[in-house]
Amino acid sequence: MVNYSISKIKFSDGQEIPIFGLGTWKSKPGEVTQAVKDAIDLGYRHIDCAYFYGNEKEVGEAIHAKIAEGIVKREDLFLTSKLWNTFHRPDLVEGALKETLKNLGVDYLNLYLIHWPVGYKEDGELMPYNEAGKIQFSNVDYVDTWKAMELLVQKNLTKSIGLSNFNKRQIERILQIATIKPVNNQIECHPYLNQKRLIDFCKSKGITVTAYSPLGSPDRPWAKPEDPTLMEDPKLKELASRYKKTPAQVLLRYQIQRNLITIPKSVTKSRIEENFNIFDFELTDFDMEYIDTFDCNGRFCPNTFALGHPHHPFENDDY
Ligand SMILES: NC(=O)C1=CN([C@@H]2O[C@H](COP(=O)(O)OP(=O)(O)OC[C@H]3O[C@@H](n4cnc5c(N)ncnc54)[C@H](OP(=O)(O)O)[C@@H]3O)[C@@H](O)[C@H]2O)C=CC1
Ligand SMILES: CC(C)=CCC/C(C)=C/CC/C(C)=C/C=O
Repeated sequence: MVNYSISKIKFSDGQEIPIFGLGTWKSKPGEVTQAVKDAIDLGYRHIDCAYFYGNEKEVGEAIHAKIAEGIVKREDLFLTSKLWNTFHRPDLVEGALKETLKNLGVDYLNLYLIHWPVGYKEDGELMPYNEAGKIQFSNVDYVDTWKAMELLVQKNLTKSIGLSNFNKRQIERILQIATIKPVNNQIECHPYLNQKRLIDFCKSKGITVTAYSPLGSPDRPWAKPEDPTLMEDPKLKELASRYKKTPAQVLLRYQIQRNLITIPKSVTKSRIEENFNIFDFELTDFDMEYIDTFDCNGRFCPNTFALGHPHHPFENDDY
């Protein structure tokens, strides 16, 4: 059996990323410091952050506590963050990253992503609604944002740069102008949205993929009671009981066996441990193919806030 526990995936620029990390979206500032400390104690070395999550300072506190205790060194950790939609204008990009570095209390990131291809009006509000309750868009093209991202690598503020929520056509546009190619595309990915075509495309271009919301994001703010709950899927539960594992563990193992990086979020110590405990079993090829059949275009994070944006990644029939 392949041992994935210490697995890393190599980017096209040579940097390596641990295949498994901790998500931090929706982790409250009052909870995230302990969660990151617990995760580092348990062996996590990759933390997925974003300016938009509003908790980078508290993530940084945990990192510094563990460095001060001698549990890890900065170079043992892989830190990702993301450029929010209101900072796409090229002259705002470096300042946005520096604000993230200040919050995290580090002097470089391992990976900085454009969070979404959609730019929003740069007026200070992260969600700049107008009086009619609609988000105000900016007309910045993400290819211009990318050129500003490249400068961050040259200035050693981040080791690698990449994308998040970009579709095939949008990635192709980036590749046409890139001097530094994106090393990663972070996208929603789980059995209800297995993203096979987009993953195959990214792989063909040497772009690694990170699977976000791998457990189906049950704590997403827009969840409705009638929405399906991935971890409660009867077929998944039956499969998990056969392996004597939990549905969450099967969902995470599924991604690791596809050689995808994955970043489940939890602020609960027992779950942070449970989610990491997936390196002692292997799903058969037959079961991997069975899980593939769950695909139903079931997107939990459609970003309806940005509907109508000319660069919305999910609004046309591209993938
Ligand atoms: N680039 C992007 O646009 C996006 C990136 N992401 C990234 O991906 C990460 C993960 O995705 P996210 O949407 O948060 O959702 P996940 O699919 O990771 O689900 C998180 C939820 O599952 C619960 N949970 C975690 N482990 C278990 C378990 N073993 N058993 C039962 N419940 C469990 C958590 O509860 P609790 O915390 O209470 O334990 C939380 O409610 C984000 O946190 C973020 O870092 C996510 C969305 C968009
Ligand atoms: C409705 C509320 C309370 C928040 C909206 C959050 C939002 C705009 C999410 C969309 C982007 C997203 C899924 C980011 C995760 O990284």
